[in-house]
Amino acid sequence: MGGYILAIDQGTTSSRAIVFDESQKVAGVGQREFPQIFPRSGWVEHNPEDIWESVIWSARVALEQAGIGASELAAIGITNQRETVVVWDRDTGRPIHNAVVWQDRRTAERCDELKRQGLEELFTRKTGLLLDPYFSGTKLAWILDHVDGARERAARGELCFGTVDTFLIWRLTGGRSFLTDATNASRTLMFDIATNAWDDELLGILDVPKAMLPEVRDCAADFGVTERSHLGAEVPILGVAGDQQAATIGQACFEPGMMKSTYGTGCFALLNTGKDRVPSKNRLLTTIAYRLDGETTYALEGSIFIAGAAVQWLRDGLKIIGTASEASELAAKADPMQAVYLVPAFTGLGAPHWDAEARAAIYGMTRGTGPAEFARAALEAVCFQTRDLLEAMRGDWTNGTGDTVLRVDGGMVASDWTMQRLADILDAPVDRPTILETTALGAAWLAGQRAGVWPDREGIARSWARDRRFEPQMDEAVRQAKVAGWKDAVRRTLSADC
Ligand SMILES: Nc1ncnc2c1ncn2[C@@H]1O[C@H](COP(=O)(O)OP(=O)(O)O)[C@@H](O)[C@H]1O
Ligand SMILES: O=P(O)(O)OC[C@H](O)CO
Repeated sequence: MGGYILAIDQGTTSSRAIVFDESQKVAGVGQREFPQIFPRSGWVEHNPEDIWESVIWSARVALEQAGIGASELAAIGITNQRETVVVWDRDTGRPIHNAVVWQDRRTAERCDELKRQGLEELFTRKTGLLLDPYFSGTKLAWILDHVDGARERAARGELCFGTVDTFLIWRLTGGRSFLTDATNASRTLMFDIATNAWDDELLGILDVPKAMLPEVRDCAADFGVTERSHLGAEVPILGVAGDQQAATIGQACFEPGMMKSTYGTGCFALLNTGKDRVPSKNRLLTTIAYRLDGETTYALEGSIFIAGAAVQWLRDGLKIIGTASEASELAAKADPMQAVYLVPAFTGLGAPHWDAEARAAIYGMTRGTGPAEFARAALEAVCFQTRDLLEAMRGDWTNGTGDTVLRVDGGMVASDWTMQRLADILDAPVDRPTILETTALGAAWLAGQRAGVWPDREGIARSWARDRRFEPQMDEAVRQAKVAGWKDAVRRTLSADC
């Protein structure tokens, strides 16, 4: 056994694998995109076999690039797109349906029905979540309702449910481990985050048999050993966390009041609230940040469904840019006198509105509006939405988020223009770290410190380093006018019943 750590980061559009050496430096990277399946409007699926193959391919490439064999790995850490549901046959390991992805809105009606029955308060009190199709519970119920005989088979213990971490652990260990971690469990609508246990009452309402649920462990724990055939050696899996929680760890947000925001396909801001399970008055989520040594640390989370995805829309839908990095060059050329707003509700609006029915809209166009104003509106939308989340967080947690510096990561933060605009719109500094692979780093840290080859919490927090701090520069009157224009645009976009 050597001292390298392999982090598997299974994301919404691609799988990445990163080999870190003992000094926490990146030694090898493998990455592969896989197909997005859109069977109907608002539905999003992945083929679990595509997920699996892209993970194994990426892991092998990362090892090759690092110039090491799997026998030199001390451990593996897994982090993953959260909430996405996979159901498979316990005997054959074959999925019975495509994975239903977190972005999928097919259970909007079911959620409304549960709300009409007055059940939202119960779900929120126990899980910290809301009755929104985003979360796993109603997606799992949908699969059980729509695949022939699934519910009976599940009750007989013949089927397994998992978020993507559980599916990967199961496959990697040849079906010997059926496990998840507390952060992934906390996104399912079936897990009581106070008692840290699957909740029988909620399972009853969703009609989900407990026999199909994995055992829940700490984020740094023994998750089994990989079969030799996959990577060439048996390697222990010692760390697991949902990707946003892993990024919180990778950004070393270990103290209450520390906050990170990740700008990938969507944007997810997490504020560490320590041992306080803070209920939200502003429709944020109360969730598990991490569970280590049996001790749970909580977070408030704001989830925005469209961030970098709006840039992809500029590129693939409107075709006004060739690559994502061109978005900021174009935005910088926009006419400052044109107040054009994009409310990117392509799949509804997430926090703090939670409006599944809202659809995207553009406001303020004139004959002079062109690609540059569209690009600026798409990038600014991410900044305005972050401001909305931070306002909601300040309302919920009064222990002093005011002077917290936001730590940012994810693909979009490569854009200096967007980060400067973010600081301007927030009227607060924004810190970009030197290591942008914070999600993988978080998963690697969980596994590495458990394996005894990486530093402890204080050590990893000390090694967090800033690449650049963006300080607000915008004139106050300009900022106020822009924020007022955004709020008006959102108000006009919300659906009638929201
Ligand atoms: N320079 C850039 N400017 C703006 N957006 C960018 C830039 N580079 C990447 N992106 C956006 O970031 C996203 C990719 O980020 P990533 O963290 O890899 O996402 P995910 O993990 O969700 O797949 C894409 O949506 C892409 O459009
Ligand atoms: O795959 P990402 O990075 O877009 O993250 C997805 C989130 O985990 C969804 O909750």
